[in-house]
Amino acid sequence: VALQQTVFEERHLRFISSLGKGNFGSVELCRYDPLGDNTGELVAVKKLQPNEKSTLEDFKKEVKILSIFECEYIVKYKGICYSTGRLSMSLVMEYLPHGNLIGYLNTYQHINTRRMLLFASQICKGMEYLQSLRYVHRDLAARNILVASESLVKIADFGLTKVIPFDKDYYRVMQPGESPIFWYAPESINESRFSHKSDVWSFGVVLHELFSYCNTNYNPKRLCMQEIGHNVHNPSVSMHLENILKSNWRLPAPSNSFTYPYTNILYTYDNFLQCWAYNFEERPCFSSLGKQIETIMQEERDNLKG
Ligand SMILES: C[C@H](Nc1nc(-c2c[nH]c3ncc(Cl)cc23)ncc1F)C(=O)NCC(F)(F)F
Repeated sequence: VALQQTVFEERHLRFISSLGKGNFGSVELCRYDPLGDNTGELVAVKKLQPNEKSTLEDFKKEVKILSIFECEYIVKYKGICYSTGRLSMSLVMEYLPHGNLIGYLNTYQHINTRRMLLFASQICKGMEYLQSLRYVHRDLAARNILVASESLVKIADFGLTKVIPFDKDYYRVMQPGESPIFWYAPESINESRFSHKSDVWSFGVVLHELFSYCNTNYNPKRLCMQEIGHNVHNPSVSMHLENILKSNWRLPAPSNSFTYPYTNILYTYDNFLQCWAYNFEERPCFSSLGKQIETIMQEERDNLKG
């Protein structure tokens, strides 16, 4: 399908700074300034770095996926930029000045449970939207959540996103690259099997990051490695991780989390735990998770008034 592509001319894209490295490339802050008077808009430009893992074909798929999404909880696609000469292209997206959730929560440590629950419900709604189009994100993590404002977050980085075939309810990848296994469900670690239910597991890990203020001392990788023992080295880390998950170890309840007088954090911790059922069939779906979060939010509001 020939999508209506908004094309940005490379000569008007002014580099300002590098924002970070993603799955398939780096993202830069640029100003698209065709008038040349600095009145142009700021945009985030994802440049493909073709290497053995990421190809132009994969990048074109990422562009196509993002270009069809229309959801307030997903980072907005703006268009593409063909680089003259080099056989490459860039993906132009809206620029969110507050950055990703990790940076935001490390800066504003005072955000209360109500706001965390609001962010959680927005990520959940974004994932419900993704699921309605049969896409699995495969890299849901706080580092891939952008903060649009103090009351709006958006899902980003669709470099690993796949569409579930019509005749199955999962996607199996062949070459698991350097995968974020500490956010992976057991069946993803074991059989490279990805589904909406494996995204639900990762959502549980995002809840844990959120309620831990993305504190690097309590990040999923560090907590898992503590449990596994630091003296273990690749590639058996995934084997050890699979073993502790099978013996029912899970990320511990966020200890330093802000225990708001009304919301018992452990109560929301139960939400995390449901997402981490070993058997993917026992995990809740995003729509029921969304309803549970809304219920806790409503109780918050009632309690606050009470
Ligand atoms: C590789 C890029 N890394 C980073 N991006 C930004 C960023 C700020 N503001 C932004 N506005 C639009 C976009 Cl697409 C990114 C940023 N900040 C820190 C980063 F390390 C990225 O895409 N990360 C995934 C996600 F977008 F979810 F954070």
